[in-house]
Amino acid sequence: MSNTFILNQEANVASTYINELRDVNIQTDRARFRRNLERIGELLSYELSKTLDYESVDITTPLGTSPSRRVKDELVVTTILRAGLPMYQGVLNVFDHADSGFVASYRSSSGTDEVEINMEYVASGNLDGKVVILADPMLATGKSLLLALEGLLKNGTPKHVHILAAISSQQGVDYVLENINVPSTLWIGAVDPEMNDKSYIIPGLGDAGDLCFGEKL
Ligand SMILES: O=P(O)(O)OC[C@H]1O[C@H](OP(=O)(O)OP(=O)(O)O)[C@H](O)[C@@H]1O
Ligand SMILES: O=c1cc[nH]c(=O)[nH]1
Repeated sequence: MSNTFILNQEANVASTYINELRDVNIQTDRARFRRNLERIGELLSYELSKTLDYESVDITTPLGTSPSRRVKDELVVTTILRAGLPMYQGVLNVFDHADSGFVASYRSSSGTDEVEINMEYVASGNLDGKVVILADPMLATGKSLLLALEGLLKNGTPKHVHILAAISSQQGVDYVLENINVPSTLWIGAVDPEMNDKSYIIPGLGDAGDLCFGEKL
C-alpha cells in the first residue's frame, strides 16, 4: 500500500542542506535551520509533484498559445505542530493553491523510555478524494505521524497520502510502512540506522522543535 523515496540516496544538493541541519557548528543558527527544513520541504514537494495527476491546458501568451498541463489533484498540506512548520512552509511554497490542515501533538515519556504521544488538536477541511501531504521533519518511532494521520482521517478518506520527513530512523520507516492503511508514499531526506533509549534518531540532528523555536517547558 506504500512505497518510499529517499532524497539523499543519489548525489544531489539536498545533502548540503541535510548536513547543515545536522552539524553542531551550524544548526544553532536558527534562521538557517528553519530555512534548510523549508528547502527540504520544497525539494521533496518537487519530487512528489511528478506523481500527481495533471490536466491539459492551453496558455495564451502575447504571441500565441502554449499547450501545457496543470495539477488536477486537490491538495491539502498538513503538518504537526510545532517542528513541522518550516517544512510545511516549504511545501506550500511549491503548491500555491493547496488547502492546509494542522495537528498539535508532542512526545512525552511519562517517566519511562516508552514514548507517548499527546494529541490535542486536529483541524482540516473534508479530505474525501483529496491528496494529503503530511510534513514533519523527524520520523523517529513513527507514532506521532500515525496518530496525526488517524486524527486527520476522521475528516475524510483521501485519494493518497504523501508523508514527508527530513530525517527518519529505519525503524520509523518500517513502522509506518507496516501500519499505514491508506494509499501512501514516504518521501524522506535521509534514513538513519538507529534511535537511542529516548527515541532520538542517531546520528539524527537532535531536537528539531527546539532548534527551530527554542526549548519548550
Ligand atoms: O516519530 P516520533 O517518535 O513520534 O517522533 C517524531 C516527532 O517528534 C518531533 O516533535 P516533538 O514531539 O519533539 O514536538 P515539537 O514539535 O513540539 O518539538 C517531530 O516533529 C515529530 O512530530
Ligand atoms: O531525533 C528526534 C526524534 C524526535 N524528535 C526530534 O526532534 N528528534
